[in-house]
Amino acid sequence: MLYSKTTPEAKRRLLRELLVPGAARQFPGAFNPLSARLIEEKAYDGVYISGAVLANDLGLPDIGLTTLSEVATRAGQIARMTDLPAIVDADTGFGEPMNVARTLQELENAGLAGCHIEDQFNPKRCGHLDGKNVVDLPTALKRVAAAAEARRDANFLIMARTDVRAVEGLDAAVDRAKALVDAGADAIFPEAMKDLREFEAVCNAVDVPVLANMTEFGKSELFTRDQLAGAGVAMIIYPVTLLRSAMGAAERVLDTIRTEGTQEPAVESMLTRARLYELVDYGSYNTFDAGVFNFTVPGPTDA
Ligand SMILES: C[C@](O)(C(=O)O)[C@H](CC(=O)O)C(=O)O
Ligand SMILES: [Mg+2]
Repeated sequence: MLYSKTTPEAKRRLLRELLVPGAARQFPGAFNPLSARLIEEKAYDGVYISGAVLANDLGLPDIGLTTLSEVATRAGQIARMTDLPAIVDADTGFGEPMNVARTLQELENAGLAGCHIEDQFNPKRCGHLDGKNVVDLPTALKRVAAAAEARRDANFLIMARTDVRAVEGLDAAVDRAKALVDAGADAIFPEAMKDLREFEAVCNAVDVPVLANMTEFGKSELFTRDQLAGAGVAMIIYPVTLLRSAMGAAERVLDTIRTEGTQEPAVESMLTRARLYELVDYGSYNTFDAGVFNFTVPGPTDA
């Protein structure tokens, strides 16, 4: 009922235990608080909160238009709905190193277990698109060091993302990853790796957990959990998968209503009313007020 009773501190401790090299923990991207519940119910390890999803959800492209307040508020709403640790995409940190420090503290306040900060500059873009720009090494290091310095809970995970692979190649990306760890990064997100060998090279070069981004329609093949575990990856994200799936379903049902004059043929593939109520834990609210849920709901719960 209501929100998770697991404290942010406990979630951060849990995250630290989960992120073992080769464990390949799976973090699907939640597109709203309710989908975080679904992720937890399906026994995933954690929840990812994608910057692309937060921007796209507002009808905006993922080019650094969202603000720290928007991201912290929405990420907080998602994180509080689940006992799982949630990691949020903090893009470039929302400004200069001083702003990155504030970003870190706001995300701690919002109950996140960790975040990643990247080395692109604005206007940034999806890491799997061509034509990216990255900041120089000293600036990238300053961002991470500022975040580490601002942190109040030592278990809040600061992950450094580097977009250098697509700009200067793998060797440069490996060098930058090492330098980011030296500057205080607790984990590395090497963006736009081409193949498993590249993931392996990064995992071998640093002794912190490494993330693999399995985003669809990108530069990386969609590797399986076993393949990524074999390469030494600690954590896998599926950042936009649920949003793409939900919007795909929404588009199809809109077409059905338009062509058939009714949604009837699509009802079979919908989440039933009963299942939806189960997910929002409607029944438990009876412990507060027996008059809240005193009716029966038609339909199977597992459709
Ligand atoms: C991981 C990512 O940063 C995100 O915002 O989810 C994106 C995902 C995407 O656009 O597919 C990325 O830059 O890879
Ligand atoms: Mg992003």
